[in-house]
Amino acid sequence: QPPLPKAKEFHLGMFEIGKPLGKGKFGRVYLARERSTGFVCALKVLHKTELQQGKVEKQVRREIEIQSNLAHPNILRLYGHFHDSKRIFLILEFAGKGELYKHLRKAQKFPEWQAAQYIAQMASALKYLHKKHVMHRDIKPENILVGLHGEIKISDFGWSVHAPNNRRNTMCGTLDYLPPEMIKPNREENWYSEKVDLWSLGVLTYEFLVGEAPFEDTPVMTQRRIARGEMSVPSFVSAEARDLIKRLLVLDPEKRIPLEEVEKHPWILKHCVKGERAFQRASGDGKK
Ligand SMILES: Cc1cc(Cn2cc(-c3c(Cl)cnc4nc(-c5cn(C)nc5C)[nH]c34)cn2)no1
Repeated sequence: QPPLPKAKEFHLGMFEIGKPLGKGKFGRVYLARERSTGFVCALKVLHKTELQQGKVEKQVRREIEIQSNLAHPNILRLYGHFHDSKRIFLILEFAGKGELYKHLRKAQKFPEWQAAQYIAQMASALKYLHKKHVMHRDIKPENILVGLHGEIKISDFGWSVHAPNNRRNTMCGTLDYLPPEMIKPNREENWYSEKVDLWSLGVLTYEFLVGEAPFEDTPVMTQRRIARGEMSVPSFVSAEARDLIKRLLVLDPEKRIPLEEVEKHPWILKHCVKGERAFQRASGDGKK
């Protein structure tokens, strides 16, 4: 893959547009190739009128501002952006294996070694984000893509903000991943911090292993179960995985296991081997 030209100004004529890759609420994503270098990317096309009607221009500006300044193997790159009279174009990294949630639905649930590798990659990406005082706030399978080598890439920074933050944006979409402090902010400290992503990481771990979210129910019941931390882990989930889920899904944000501890958790270490010898041992175990 050659590098994208360091153009000051990008424009549509620089790209050959390929097949549609997907569509979101405010636009579509196409496979694209930059003509002079052959650089392959994903071009997200957003329509200005729809953004105005949806009152999400600020979110898109924030998505561009935040994601442009991130460079991590498990975070989808935003290489640049440009606009014409009607549309805004985001030049995004192309994730060769598409949307993680489609893989999850097809597999129903992931084997523990696969889930553990994904959660280790998520912890590494979130550690990088939190060091920059950015919280994603919308971690869920729908916002994760899979690269050519099976590595995951957090995408869609439309809901990310700089921490701490007490803005009460109207949330849309699933409640399943929201932490208690965003459901029912405590009057005194109605601030929430990047620890909201730790809760969502717990929900994601559960959903990878079980195939459904831990608090999935009717909207009213989901909110009540989240606020009380009411959930049970099925017996087929290993004791180590259950331990990590329980240490992330803690009502008090301050008491959630920090990302450094997640990376050293027995369940993660058991499945995420490092180093050549360990790699041979792992591949010798017939793992894909
Ligand atoms: C608007 C809008 C749509 C979406 C959801 N979405 C993301 C993509 C996408 C991106 Cl941003 C980057 N790389 C991708 N690679 C694929 C893909 C690869 N294969 C083999 N199959 C697919 C599909 N999709 C990518 C597409 N839609 N967010 O905002």
